[in-house]
Amino acid sequence: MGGGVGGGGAIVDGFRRWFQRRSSRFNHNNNNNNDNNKYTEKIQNTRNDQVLLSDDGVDSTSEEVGQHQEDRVRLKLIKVPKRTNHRLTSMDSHRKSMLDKEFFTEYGEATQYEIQEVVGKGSYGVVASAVNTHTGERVAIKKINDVFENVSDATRILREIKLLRLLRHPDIVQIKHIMLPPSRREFKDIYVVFELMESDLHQVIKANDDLTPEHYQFFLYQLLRALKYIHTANVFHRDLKPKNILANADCKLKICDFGLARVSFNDTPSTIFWTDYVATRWYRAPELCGCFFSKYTPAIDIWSIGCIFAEMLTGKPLFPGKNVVQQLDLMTDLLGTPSYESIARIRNEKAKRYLNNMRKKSPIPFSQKFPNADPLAVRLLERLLAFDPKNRPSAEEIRFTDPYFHGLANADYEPCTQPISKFLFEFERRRMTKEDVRELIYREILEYHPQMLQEYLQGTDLTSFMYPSGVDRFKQQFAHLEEHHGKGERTAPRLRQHASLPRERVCAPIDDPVSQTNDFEKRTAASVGRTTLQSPPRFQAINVSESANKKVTTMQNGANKPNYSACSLMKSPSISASKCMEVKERDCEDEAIPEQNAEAAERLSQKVAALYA
Ligand SMILES: Nc1ncnc2c1ncn2[C@@H]1O[C@H](COP(=O)(O)OP(=O)(O)OP(=O)(O)O)[C@@H](O)[C@H]1O
Repeated sequence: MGGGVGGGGAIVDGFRRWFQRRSSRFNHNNNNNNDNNKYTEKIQNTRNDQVLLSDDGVDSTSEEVGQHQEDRVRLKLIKVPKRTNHRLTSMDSHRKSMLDKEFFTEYGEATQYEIQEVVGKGSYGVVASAVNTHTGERVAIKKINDVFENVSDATRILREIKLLRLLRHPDIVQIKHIMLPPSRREFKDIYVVFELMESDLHQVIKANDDLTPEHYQFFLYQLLRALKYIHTANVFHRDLKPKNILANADCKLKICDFGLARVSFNDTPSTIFWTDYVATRWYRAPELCGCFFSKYTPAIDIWSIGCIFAEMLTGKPLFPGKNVVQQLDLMTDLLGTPSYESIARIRNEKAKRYLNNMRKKSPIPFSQKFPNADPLAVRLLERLLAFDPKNRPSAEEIRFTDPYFHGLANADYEPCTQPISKFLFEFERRRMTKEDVRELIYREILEYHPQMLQEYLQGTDLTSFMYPSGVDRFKQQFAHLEEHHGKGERTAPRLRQHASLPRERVCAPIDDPVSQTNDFEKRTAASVGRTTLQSPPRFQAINVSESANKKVTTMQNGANKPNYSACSLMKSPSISASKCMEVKERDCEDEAIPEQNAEAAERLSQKVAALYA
């Protein structure tokens, strides 16, 4: 432990000294705790010998980064809440071993993983822990059901597995393997093998009320290091929130869930399409609360990191808005009304008017809002949460210039990568059929099956042949686990709700970004109706009609400023759809903008318009 590669030892020492210096500045209950058992000296460092690859070269090995990470020494272990799991019983084990015999595969996959227990459920499937019987390594296997039920969902899955293959970094969760489906043309489910993590930051924040400034600092350090890497790959995560950050008791964090991420291409304006943007409201940057700026930038992730950091410091979400208008209100309550220049840059006229006509608010000093936090942390937080995206620092800049990290920054341990090639994501720009996505996902899976990939590339694979695969066995094991897991569980199954757009609305014309973006709202509004025609009736817009009634009532009660009010802001396409979020059965900060709701939003707009006719 300690000594790094090259100058690593010095860095580690510096980091340790820095921590010690900081520790002495704060009065924490744990500071005088001499119980060494409570501290970890044992770092469970996953030392992959793999190189952090960029497209054309090596920036740094994960081993080097890992050594830098070893400086987690003496950080108090954090509590990771126990999950209510269902283990396989001995009966099950017997059935399982029978299954093992029945599912021999030439790739050895059927016996490669022993499934253990369900560790999580998401809208895309169940996650179970398992052991790799060849190596003894514990892994998490995510079963994604009915991948092709909906092309948008399938595209999201394709995007995520592709990005996670390309983004290799110790602070980003790693896909280790994807099971080979039995049939190239007919498969429905996929099984993705991840490195196993113990919990997520949301749980960690809830379960630990004694986190120290060193924890906060180390958490933020890892998040910014990951973000620097992600952004240099030209990727925007777009949905950073505590639940999308996996955590271990030894304070290791890893960013996951890249389903909403986008690769930004130089020749393509990264225009915000409100119906496309479904990130969690509480962590959503102000420019995304009303399509304020015509393009999104990496600064949207910086804002989310700011919200997450504030939540770490206080244990509570910073801006828990119930809708986008309240979200903006909460932001401006803290930050004050934005400057004239910032408002002038807003493209959405209604949003602009809303902010211009908002009661003038003075900013609340961050030191007052976060009285117990390290002043340097508070100052950095203020930078992260700049209302205007152009005033937010980049991840890289923060690491190098912010005094909160003084003495820590070292490029050798904070690898960058090359921008991801746009050709790998050209599917984002075209309309795809189910079969297209299936083929692309299959191709992606073959990356984990080199021999099959070779045959595929040479055109010698037998597409009609049912490959022997471990998937059937997994299917039965997962079904069993899910059945039992469901019984003791509090949460209802989650619905998928990250519907993306049909291609024509995602892809902005290339030639003239500015004039095209001006057109975009018109096109978007027009396309809402079209989209909803194809939408399944899964999301009932009950609360949408409620909000419609509320809006009508407000207007009838004399809030008669159609252009200026929150009500009118909600009427704008960019806002009203975002309002339609309380129809789902998930935690309240999660917001989706299912296309079905857009139909209700459109109806609502028409109703309100009719009132003024
Ligand atoms: N690698 C992992 N190790 C341990 N637990 C994990 C891992 N990946 C995911 N989980 C757990 O499983 C749960 C569901 O996973 P995940 O969020 O990836 O699913 P999802 O279907 O994409 O969810 P969402 O509905 O948020 O999109 C998570 O809350 C997390 O706690």
